Amino acid sequence: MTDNAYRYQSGFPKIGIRPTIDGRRKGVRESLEDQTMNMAKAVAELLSSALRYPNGEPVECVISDTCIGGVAEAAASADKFAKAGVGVSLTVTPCWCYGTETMDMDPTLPKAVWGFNGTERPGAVYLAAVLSGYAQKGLPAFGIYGEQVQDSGDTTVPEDVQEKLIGFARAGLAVAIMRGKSYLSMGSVSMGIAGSIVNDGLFQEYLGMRTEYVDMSEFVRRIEEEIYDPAEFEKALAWVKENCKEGPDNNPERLQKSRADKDKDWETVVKMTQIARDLMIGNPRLAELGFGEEAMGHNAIVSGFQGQRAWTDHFPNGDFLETILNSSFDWNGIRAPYIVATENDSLNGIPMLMGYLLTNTAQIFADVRTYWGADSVERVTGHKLTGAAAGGLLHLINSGSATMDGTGEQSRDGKPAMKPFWDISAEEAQKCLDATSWRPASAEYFRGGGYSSDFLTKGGMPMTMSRLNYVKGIGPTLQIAEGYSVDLPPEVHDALDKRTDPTWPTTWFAPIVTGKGAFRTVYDVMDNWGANHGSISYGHIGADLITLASMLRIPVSMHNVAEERVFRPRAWGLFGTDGIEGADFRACANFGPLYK
Ligand SMILES: C[C@H](O)[C@@H](O)[C@@H](O)C(=O)CO
Ligand SMILES: [Mn+2]
Repeated sequence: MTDNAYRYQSGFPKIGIRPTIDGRRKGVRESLEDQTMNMAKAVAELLSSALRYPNGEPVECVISDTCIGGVAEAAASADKFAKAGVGVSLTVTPCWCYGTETMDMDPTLPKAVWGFNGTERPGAVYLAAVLSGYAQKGLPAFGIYGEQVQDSGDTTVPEDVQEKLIGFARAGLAVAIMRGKSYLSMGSVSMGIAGSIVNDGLFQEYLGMRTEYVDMSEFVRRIEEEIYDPAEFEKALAWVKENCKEGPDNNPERLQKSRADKDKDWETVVKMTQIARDLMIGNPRLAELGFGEEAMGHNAIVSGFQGQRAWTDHFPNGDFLETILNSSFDWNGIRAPYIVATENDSLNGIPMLMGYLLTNTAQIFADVRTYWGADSVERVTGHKLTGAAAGGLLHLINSGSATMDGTGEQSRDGKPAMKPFWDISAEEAQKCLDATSWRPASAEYFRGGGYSSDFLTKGGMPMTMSRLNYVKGIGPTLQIAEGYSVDLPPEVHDALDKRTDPTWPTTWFAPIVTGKGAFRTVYDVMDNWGANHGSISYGHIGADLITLASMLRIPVSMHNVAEERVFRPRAWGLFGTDGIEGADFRACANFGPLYK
């Protein structure tokens, strides 16, 4: 079984579509049955063709057996959905229905209602009525209402409605997919980084997830007792020799390891990769080898590896395991990335997971290391920044978890891109590997050695950087910066890169500035960033992150997403409209975490 098939054998949550209808018989209901059910069918078709699960299969929709005209049918639909494994609830209607009698009362299902904008029957009146009911009952729901009036016979889903339906469903599925899974903490707190104090309450109450913890001594046990698939190890090592070229050793000679020790490190880091993956998701091969318990894994959809310093002071660092697992390919071929946070920074692991579930693509983990203003760049290199970089750049760089997909060696329409694994060709995966070299780890930081992935992200990619912070008294807050990766002339990159650790992967990131607040300038973005790390996704996914955060009741403290792209539950508007960020904080505090 491929690891994709194994990983996803328990299946995915479905989208439940609820056609609600005016319950009055002898004329009204009968006249609406077809139109209502057809809306549900059109939405199911739209979502199944637009959205895919992490394994690449189209998203599945379940439609209630009958239109829902009252409470008995609402209950029958809820029953059907529970049995079918529905994780997202979407109500559609062209007409007036009885609000509280037809609504979906499950507090944990993300909800939306599409009220048809027509004139023959009042779909929008129901929409408004039922959304007020949802607010009154503390069940936030998204409202979808087309801008243009449609005729009753019109079975098309207008583009603006499509966009909202897809945006809602995409974020709703992310909520439903992460629910019940684990964050696996491999090790504990890394170098006093607060984000690696893995907070069980945060995962449990906001994400519906479990936290699992294993000591890093488990790696030693599995290496020494050979608790990994030895056949896979041989295959992996041969592939690594072929595809992972070792880069120059940047260490002073006295700290360089011997060739024999370096070769031994390669073996260890490959085993660590197998072990980390097996710890996350299990591996049926281990049961065949007599390790039934280890074969089960921790049901982890995201993990973190402490590494520094307890492990790295003595053993090879986790950079190889993190980069390989975060990439969309390895010795087993092209496959979905696993999500692993460096330094066990779970507060960066969460936005990595969010970005992954919203896009099905790999995520870059990086330190938000240096703000390089145009003046500083010019002073140090003589080069004048222009274009997207004119306002300055953020140097994103960290040993560890940067996915090789972040090289930008995949493409869409001839432009650099990061893609879901099913769209990546063997040639593109190879180009990512070829653009990456593996540098012997900086020995002053990593006494135990290992290899750090070194690459430079291609410029011109739309990217979104995000980060979860945790504030005592409030809880989690999210920050989001959309921008672009930037190409610098090679000698300029070299000069700047050499001032820091040149054995690590670099992404030059130019956030889009708005002239206001935290986005007044690039400097202000850096100055307002909540911690040392960011998670970087391909594409401008800020709006999707905002929608997802609102479903989880995580307020967004800073973002540069245009107002018209922001889509949150209708009730958010009831918390004031002056300063949308303030209303978001009030709404999230009022409704509280999704699973409390
Ligand atoms: C090697 C150093 O300890 C780095 O790992 C450190 O700068 C960080 O990445 C901190 O997040
Ligand atoms: Mn770091």
